[in-house]
Amino acid sequence: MAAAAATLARRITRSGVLPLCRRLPVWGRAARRPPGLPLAPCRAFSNKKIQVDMNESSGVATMKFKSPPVNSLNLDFLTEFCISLEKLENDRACRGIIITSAIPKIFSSGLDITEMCGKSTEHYTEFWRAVQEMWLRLYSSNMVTLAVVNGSSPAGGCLIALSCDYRIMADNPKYTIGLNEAQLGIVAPFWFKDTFVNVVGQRVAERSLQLGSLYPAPEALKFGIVDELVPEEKLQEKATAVMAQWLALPDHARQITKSMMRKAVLDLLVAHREEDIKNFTSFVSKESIQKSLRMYMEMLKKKKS
Ligand SMILES: CCC/C=C/C(=O)SCCNC(=O)CCNC(=O)[C@H](O)C(C)(C)COP(=O)([O-])OP(=O)([O-])OC[C@H]1O[C@@H](n2cnc3c(N)ncnc32)[C@H](O)[C@@H]1OP(=O)([O-])[O-]
Repeated sequence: MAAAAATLARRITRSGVLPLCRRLPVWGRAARRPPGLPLAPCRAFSNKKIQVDMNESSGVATMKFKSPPVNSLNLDFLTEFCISLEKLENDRACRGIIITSAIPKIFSSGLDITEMCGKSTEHYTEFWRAVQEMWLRLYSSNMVTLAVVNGSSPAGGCLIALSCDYRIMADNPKYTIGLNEAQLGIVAPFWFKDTFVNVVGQRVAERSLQLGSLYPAPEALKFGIVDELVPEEKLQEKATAVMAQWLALPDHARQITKSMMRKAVLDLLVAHREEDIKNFTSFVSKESIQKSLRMYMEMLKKKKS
């Protein structure tokens, strides 16, 4: 599976399926199903780590992360995520995606730390390209993207939520969210930072990034990291209502506006993609960083026992 996914990842990134930013201004994407087509209310495609259910009558797909124990973003997961997004983006019936988790109490634990420990430069390069790819696709998606954060969501998990158009979080102070990279002794790359700034503003982003803050749900709401808190059992109902509100607008106006707001940040990564990969690989290969990551993993294991 790992080998197949890695091959797939290489295929995605080298075949140019990804020219997200070039695909961005797909104005005039079909807002409605062409008349006369039969109704096929629900379609599903499921891979190992993500379940996707497409409701054809509403035009909304639900993407559920189901990669135990903690939905960590490893190469296989990132590959599946990109392929699923690509499929939905190309599906003219799909206008919105709800992204959530099937694992209780966890939305996503962020990048899989084992992908960044003790591996080759080639591996780090491939892994980082896949992380970039995920963000480029999600942040520039033409669809309405709604994160339903039904559990903890540190670092890369938080990035997924921040990259959506709207965030609803379960009203449970035990669930935390934030870009906590500094706590691991690593630095959130500029495009994580830019995505964060675009959501919460410079001051909150700077303080939170320097301290590597993970915020319990009520504080996350206070600082604007999420848009609203909802009792866990009401998340689905709320997500449906929010999505309907966003989809009530004509697609093209919303899409152009979204592109206008996000283009500068997206273009910056596209222009500096290879440099960003080099920075990551040389940074993560340093013995001091490897040591920090190993210690952090040990701390996670100790916390358990
Ligand atoms: C430049 C780079 C930018 C980096 C961005 C990032 O995203 S960096 C990422 C920053 N991410 C973080 O800082 C999040 C760190 N994780 C956490 O804080 C908690 O695991 C939790 C709150 C997500 C879940 O708490 P919980 O009590 O429900 O669960 P638990 O704690 O018992 O873990 C269960 C198992 O999963 C394992 N594992 C967990 N996370 C990761 C991971 N990311 N990767 C790999 N493995 C991970 C954990 O070791 C354990 O393994 P074991 O012992 O069974 O072999």
